[in-house]
Amino acid sequence: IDLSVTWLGQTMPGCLYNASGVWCREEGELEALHASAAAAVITKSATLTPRDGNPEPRYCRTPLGSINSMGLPNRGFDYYLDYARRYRYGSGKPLFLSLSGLSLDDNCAMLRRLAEEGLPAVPEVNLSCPNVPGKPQLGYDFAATAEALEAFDAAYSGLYGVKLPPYFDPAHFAAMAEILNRHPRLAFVTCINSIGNGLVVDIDSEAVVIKPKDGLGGLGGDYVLPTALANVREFFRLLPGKDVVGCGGVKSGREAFMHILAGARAVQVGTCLYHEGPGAFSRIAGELAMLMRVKGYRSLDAFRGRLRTL
Ligand SMILES: CC(C)(C)CCc1c(C(=O)O)[nH]c(=O)[nH]c1=O
Repeated sequence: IDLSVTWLGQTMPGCLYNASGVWCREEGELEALHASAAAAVITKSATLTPRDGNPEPRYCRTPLGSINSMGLPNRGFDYYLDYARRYRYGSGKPLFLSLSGLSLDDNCAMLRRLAEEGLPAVPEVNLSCPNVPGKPQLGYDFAATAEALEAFDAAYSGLYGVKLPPYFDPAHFAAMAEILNRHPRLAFVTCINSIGNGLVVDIDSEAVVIKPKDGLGGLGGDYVLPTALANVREFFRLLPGKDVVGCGGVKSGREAFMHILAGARAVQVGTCLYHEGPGAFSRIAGELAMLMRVKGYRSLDAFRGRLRTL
């Protein structure tokens, strides 16, 4: 059974890696991912300067997944750039740098700095990054997204990707695809980021479960799987020549199989990794391989994007 994935001009040994934000803020965490069965590594979204993030509790596990309002706690761009200088690219496991600048200028400054280094690390720009206060997140502001991508192309001459928030309306899928398809070096989109601004209530305490934003936070886990699969399948159809990375609700070989069937080139794991740790990758890969064996598929190419309609 071959779980390898060839994309971005390289072949990685498997199809699973971490979702940005989970088990990837500190170098020790990144090294643990690299040493695990994860087929790639992506860093916590970086801002230009380090951030402590929001007051705790800012993450909460629930029976169906997770809610978080971390507030971009990260060691700052220079820390992850330094890690990227020392990273063992020869392992065949790509390194992705997630960027989430607090302004378009910050995102472009980080992209320019990365371009100057000429490292194999690939940027994934987080379009859930904050926009002008009072306006929706960048990924929900189509004009701002169009402007940002033009600026990214000017700041960075290599291949890059974007992390997309979930969309819920065909007109939004179409509007985003029209913008994204203008950018040939935009090689991949990662669908999806957490479903924004959910609210989890604890009926014993009669309170919310996280402190920031009066309890509002991004949802992950089982809550988001159908939305994640829809975004993967729609963008797989709408973005010819680009790759879609699936993210959302993956906790076993079954959901990984669903994402690839929907069109995912590779699959990220977030909430499940947060709780299980990097051992999740070998478990999920084994389950996916077993599923493929039972179904008679010898590689991911044999079923990627072959989700049947009725
Ligand atoms: C939500 C932002 C803080 C603007 C970006 C960072 C981020 C966070 C976070 O750091 O709170 N959590 C997520 O689930 N997704 C994200 O993209």
